[in-house]
Amino acid sequence: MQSASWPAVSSSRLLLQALEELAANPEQSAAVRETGHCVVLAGPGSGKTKTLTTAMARALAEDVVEPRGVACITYNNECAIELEMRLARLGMEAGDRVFVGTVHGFALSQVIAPYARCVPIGLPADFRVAKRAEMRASVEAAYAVAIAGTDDPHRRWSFASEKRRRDVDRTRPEWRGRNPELAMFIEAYEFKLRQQGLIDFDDMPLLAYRMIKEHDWIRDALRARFPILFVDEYQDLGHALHELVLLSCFGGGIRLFAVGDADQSIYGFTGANPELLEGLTERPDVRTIRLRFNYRSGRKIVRASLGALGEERDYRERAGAPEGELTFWSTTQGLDMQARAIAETVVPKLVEKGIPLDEIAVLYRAAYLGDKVADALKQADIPFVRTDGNALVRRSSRLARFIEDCARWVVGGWRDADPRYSRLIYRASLLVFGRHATADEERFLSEQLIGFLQSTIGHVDGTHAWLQRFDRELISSWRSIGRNSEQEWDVCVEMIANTDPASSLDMPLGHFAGRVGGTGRVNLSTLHSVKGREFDAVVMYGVNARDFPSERDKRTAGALRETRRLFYVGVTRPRKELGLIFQENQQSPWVNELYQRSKADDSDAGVGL
Ligand SMILES: Nc1ncnc2c1ncn2[C@@H]1O[C@H](COP(=O)(O)OP(=O)(O)OP(=O)(O)O)[C@@H](O)[C@H]1O
Repeated sequence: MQSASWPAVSSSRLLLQALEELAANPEQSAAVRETGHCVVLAGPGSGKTKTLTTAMARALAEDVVEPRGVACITYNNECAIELEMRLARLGMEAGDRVFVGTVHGFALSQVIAPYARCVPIGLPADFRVAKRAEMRASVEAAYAVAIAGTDDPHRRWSFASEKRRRDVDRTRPEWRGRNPELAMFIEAYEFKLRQQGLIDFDDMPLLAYRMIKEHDWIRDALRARFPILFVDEYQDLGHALHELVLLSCFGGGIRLFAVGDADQSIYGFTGANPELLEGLTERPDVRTIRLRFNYRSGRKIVRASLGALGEERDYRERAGAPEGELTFWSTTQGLDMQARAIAETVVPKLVEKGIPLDEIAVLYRAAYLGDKVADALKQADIPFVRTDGNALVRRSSRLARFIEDCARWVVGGWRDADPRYSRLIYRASLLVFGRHATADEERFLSEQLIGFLQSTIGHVDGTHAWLQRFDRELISSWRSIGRNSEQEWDVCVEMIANTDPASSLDMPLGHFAGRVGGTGRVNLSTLHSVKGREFDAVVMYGVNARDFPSERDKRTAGALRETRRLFYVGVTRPRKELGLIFQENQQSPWVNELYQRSKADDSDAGVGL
């Protein structure tokens, strides 16, 4: 839940280049130049994020006069970090004019932290975010007061949480009209938290909403700072963000630029609702632009993806797109054998075709499946990086990614400036001091960092020992001097535990850093975490009938639709090669549909099945 800020500079050369790249596409160009509210709706790979980042750079250069800036909200920290990297490629360097972060980060850092002490919102000046145990205790105490029943308070709280996320505006009749008992439960819970000077995660957008709604001057202050609000992945952002948008943009004069795809809405369990995005397009004051071309995937993959979704859409591959390859792999047994087949056959075949390891992704539904693939790849001595709950490097942690990049520098990056030392020191300063470091502080930090990095060039004792040194020589000092309250220094301790040689988890530093003879590492990711990313080749692991969809998915029509969209998100990630692996004669019915659709107007539909 951090954020980053950039100054005014968007290099005009990079911006011109980006505008030129979009010039052949009239819809993208129109969106980038739009100066009113704009919603871009489009399918996978159609350049929504590219359009959004270019629109941000153009707006900063042409529409927004310094010191004003723009804010960009996206689904989670991982998406925010990806967006920051894309913006950096457009020449947007750090400073105070651009916010990129989650809706929670925006609410906390741009509304609650600066203004909470000026309005009667019930927060003490030194409020903090509740820990899990404090939240659980508050749920139990609130249950005793508000409900005093005999069922499990936490089970009941899951219904209350849903209401809390959905009924954002509590002045509306449905707050008490619909399930009043839950409303009392929620209020009692929040009261318990406030008594201890605490807020929780869901409080953040709710409190920000209330503050903006009740105090016009806060809305004016926000507009003064950020006259334009950009939102990526709108379909997954839920009711709180939607209400904030209605209030600040349509009611408060901030210009909105939102992009999204209802077909890729996969976070219903957190309160997301694709209809909110559709609703925006019906407003007369919003210009809706639909993009039609898929720039990412080969023709065969684009067609197959429509079979995966199970609905027709007016999306096409771009003119001159490569064919793309579709391969079906079946094994005689279940998931373990499928994992071995990936390591022993599928990945080596992709590498034979010239696809580098870091351009291959293996996708699955849950982290325990990632364990199976990870074990099989280890056996085959194929390096990999995970993006799931069991990942060694948490993709949502800036500190974890910084440590990984330091390792990259140490194992060879120092030679070819990949990554550049200036970026590393800049990021270290942000991590330790937040946005404002003195010249002395920067000098001290730089001497410390370069001293450590240089002394570990040529390190041969494995990642575990290197991380221990990192913790001892850098983190322990940063813990004591750090001013950035959002920092999770324990991430390094976690990584040390996750590379414990006693459990055979250690690896050469080059594997950890993704520099193995220039080939990098295979990406292992859950389908949820892969949103927004793309690779040359994607292997969908375990697409068996019992999992796609599972019995649980079949319980409600909504859950079934969402799982199908999840399948679609996976299928739409590859540029050139899509492989699906399943147990013989037990493939998901969606694999059959995908196959049929890909065959519909082509005799050469794919290999196998
Ligand atoms: N006009 C264009 N010309 C060439 N390439 C483009 C163009 N627009 C987008 N691309 C490329 O297409 C790919 C997909 O773009 P992007 O990631 O922005 O799509 P998206 O709509 O956000 O995808 P998704 O919703 O699947 O995450 C990227 O590699 C991007 O550089």
